[in-house]
Amino acid sequence: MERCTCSSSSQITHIIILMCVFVVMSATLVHGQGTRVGFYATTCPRAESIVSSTVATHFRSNTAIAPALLRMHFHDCFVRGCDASVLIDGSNTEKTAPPNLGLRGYEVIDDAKTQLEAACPGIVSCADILALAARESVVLTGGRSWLVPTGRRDGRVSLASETTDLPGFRESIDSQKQKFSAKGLNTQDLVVLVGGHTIGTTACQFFSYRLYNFNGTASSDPSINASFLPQLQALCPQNGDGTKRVAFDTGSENRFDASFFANLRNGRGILESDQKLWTDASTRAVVQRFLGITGLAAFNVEFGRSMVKMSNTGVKTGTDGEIRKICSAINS
Ligand code: HEM
Ligand SMILES: [Ca+2]
Ligand SMILES: [Ca+2]
Repeated sequence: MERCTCSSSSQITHIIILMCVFVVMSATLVHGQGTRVGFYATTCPRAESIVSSTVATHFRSNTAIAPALLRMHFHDCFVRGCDASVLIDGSNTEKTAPPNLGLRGYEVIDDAKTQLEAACPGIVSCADILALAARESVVLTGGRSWLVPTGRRDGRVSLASETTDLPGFRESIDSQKQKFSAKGLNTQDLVVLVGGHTIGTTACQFFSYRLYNFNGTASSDPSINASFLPQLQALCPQNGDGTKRVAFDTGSENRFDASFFANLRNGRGILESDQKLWTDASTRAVVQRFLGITGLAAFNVEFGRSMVKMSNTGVKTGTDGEIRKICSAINS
């Protein structure tokens, strides 16, 4: 009798172990990288709400924080994966490289981290704070929410030289596609994610060359709408202040909507790289999906999907990396 109980309980143990292996394996398969929705549900149940409320508080006093945080997460993911490498201070770190000089909002991440360390010390990574803050930025500006898989761990390396993985504002569509495809993102993801420019601003220095003597032509970029050109020239006078900021999505810079794509169709894109999404036939086909009455719903759904893909690039999970104590420095 005793023997019988013993063997059946060991069988049950086997079944339980097999079930656990199955659950872990399928969770890994779903997200490919080992992140999962609700990673902090038992270890730090308030993690997501702490990040949301911190971003919301900062947003109330400065709405520019939303686009800033969305961009920061993108710049993190494209260099060494989403591992918070973009946050590390020091000489020759990513932060010091030209593409990152305009990043803003580090104080919001630090604020969230301080509160998370008080609530659940050593549990929540800076990489996850960035991913959650990016979603909150979209929600606060009127976009649709999505489930963010968490469980990223923080990297210990940050090199300015690696920021060449980021696409530039003069980049051809072929080269933009290549840089996205190197991160596992296809042409549709490219167009959808650049749609993040539906919020936020750019400094004149990144596009005023399109307004005057473009490519030595003594004229402007022919893809700029003729009635829009004088408006842009008034905003960014020749040899004027290159740091002055101009909205990407004219008329809707604070709303996470599909207006950015209509502006591209109308020759009202600000960056050369953005306007090319319309000029090039392969990306124009994707832009067209986000125009018209079904456009906004399609964009909202696809943005969440593509963000989940981007947020999973090169993530460190399990025992890789570390949980930083301070987001701006690796643990000593
Ligand atoms: C080909 C790809 C891309 C290029 C060339 C590009 C380039 C730029 C440039 C030049 C700026 C202005 C920076 C400044 O003035 O300081 C900017 C801002 C911004 N980018 Fe992109 N970007 C790209 C893709 C993306 C993606 C994928 C996202 C997000 C999913 C994104 C989100 C933003 C946001 C929200 C801003 C505004 C930041 C602010 O207002 O503080 N960008 N981008
Ligand atoms: Ca990174
Ligand atoms: Ca907009």
